[in-house]
Amino acid sequence: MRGTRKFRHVIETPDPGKWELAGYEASLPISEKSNPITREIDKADPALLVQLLKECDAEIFQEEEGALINYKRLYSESILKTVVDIAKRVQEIIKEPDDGLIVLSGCGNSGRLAMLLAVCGGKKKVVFIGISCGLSAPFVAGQLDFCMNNLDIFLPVLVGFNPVSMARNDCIEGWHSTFRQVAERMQKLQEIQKAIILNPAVGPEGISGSSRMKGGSATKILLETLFLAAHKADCNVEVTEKCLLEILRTYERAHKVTYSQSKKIASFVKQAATSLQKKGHLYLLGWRTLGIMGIMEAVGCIPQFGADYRDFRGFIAGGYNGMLNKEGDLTALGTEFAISHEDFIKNIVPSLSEMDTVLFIFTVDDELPEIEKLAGLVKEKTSNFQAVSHATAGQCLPNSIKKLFPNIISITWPILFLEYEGNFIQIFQRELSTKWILNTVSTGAHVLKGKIYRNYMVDFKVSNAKLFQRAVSVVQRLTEQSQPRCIETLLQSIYGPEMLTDQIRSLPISKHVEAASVKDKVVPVAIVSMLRSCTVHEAKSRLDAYPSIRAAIDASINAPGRKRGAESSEAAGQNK
Ligand SMILES: C[C@](O)(c1cnc(-c2ccc(S(=O)(=O)c3ccc(N)nc3)s2)c(Cl)c1)C(F)(F)F
Repeated sequence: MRGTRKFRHVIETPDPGKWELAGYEASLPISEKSNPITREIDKADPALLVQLLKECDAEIFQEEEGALINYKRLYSESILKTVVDIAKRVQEIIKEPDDGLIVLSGCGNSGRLAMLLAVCGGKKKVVFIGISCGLSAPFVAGQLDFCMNNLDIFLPVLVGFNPVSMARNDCIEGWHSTFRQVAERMQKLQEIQKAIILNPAVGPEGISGSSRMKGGSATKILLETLFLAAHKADCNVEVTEKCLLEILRTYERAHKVTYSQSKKIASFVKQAATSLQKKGHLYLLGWRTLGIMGIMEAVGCIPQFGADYRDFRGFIAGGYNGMLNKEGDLTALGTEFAISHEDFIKNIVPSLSEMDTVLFIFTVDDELPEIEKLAGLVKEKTSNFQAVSHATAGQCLPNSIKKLFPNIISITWPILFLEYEGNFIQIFQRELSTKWILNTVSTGAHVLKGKIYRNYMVDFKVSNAKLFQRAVSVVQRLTEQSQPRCIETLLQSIYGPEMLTDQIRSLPISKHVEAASVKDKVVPVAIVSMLRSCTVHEAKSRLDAYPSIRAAIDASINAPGRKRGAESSEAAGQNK
């Protein structure tokens, strides 16, 4: 087992992950590595799926391991000191709110989390927190660079989960720096307290590169801890590492409490997978910020699993008013912007069927009569509806609600004796617990649907430069062919072999992304084309002949007579 722990841990995390060994996928940043824990997640049944994702989430809390490469971890002294530094700078802003501002910025899921966490005009002091889990988002690099050119006003803070040495270093089209150069400049400024980098390693994602999972959870844990400590300091309780540890430990406890329900979570995974396999839908009906967690989860499935927005949708009590949306009610922008329970009742319930699954997410303090009424409406249409219910020790869910739901994950939280921040932490624990459950249900459902091969999402939209890099890497990893050959086949898959000219080959990645964004199955087609040494047109037909992407790739990788690795290079000749 692990060395002596500096701090008693609430959960027993497994021995240090293989990913921490120096040679493990050495060329890859932690955020993009393939997690050894989930190497065969595509073969797992629902119960094992939950166990594997639970272990991945537990790595967030794993302590720095002296014996291996010592990546800074959540509980490392240097990380705790950095959080104290940022909290003190945030506290200064809270003390003089007229002169100061705290800005949170991020792309994709990090931006959605920033919105959830946001505290928000001629400000003299701005703490700008740029969130990029992989230290890779050009948008964030540009903003941090701007802050470093205006240090009289800005304190740039970078939050992510790779060491600076693993920050993305490929050129950003039309710009003068790489993300890594921006991060290195921040490192130098950190020495004179003019910038701060907060980047503990949390371990590779359970689905390679899916930073909305562990990256999203770690972002939430770190920033909430930081802001709580800053607010507590504002009540003249100094920010200390001990205070941080008390808060961080409550999140670790949330992991234990949440996954004590693994059996029931597995049955939710199974039910969700059944709906997806039947071309049904998953609907998440939430209250307050748990409703926002549901909407974030549903939206996150679109880029991650190539889901259609109608497959997996979140709805929140009170709609945009319920979430105090600054831009007001966006429903008029289109059906995909309809997020209220009224919209669900009007637009979805009439066509609800046994193929669909509905998941209610609430706390015992929410409007129980509303929940009862909505559950009654759903019950008339489908028996596939479940609930995640949060309560504090001593509270109980009325029997009238209990008997309505065929299955309930009922989570009872211990009372927190942290007088100031107790109420906030209670909400944060329930939100994170709900995120873990929803991440597991959505991921498990898509794994069982055959969207994942090993622990790689293979069938994703190549909608930006990072995903183009990931596409090339996944093709290389699964075909064991050279990078030039994989890029060539990928471009054939994007443009069509007959259309592919040297002029097109020399276009910048942004142009290839533009062409790829409107095409489906670009990556799986390239993989099958190389594995079977056939044209991309034939590859497309082969893919269509299988019930899932995983099945098609499995059959191609294990095709009789297929030469592996270099031997097959001449066979891949037509891929140039
Ligand atoms: C795990 C895997 O090897 C893999 C996944 N993603 C990648 C990458 C995805 C995106 C990139 S990247 O945009 O260049 C990038 C992203 C983040 C970062 N810190 N540095 C580089 S690499 C790689 Cl290199 C390998 C596999 F198998 F999926 F291909």
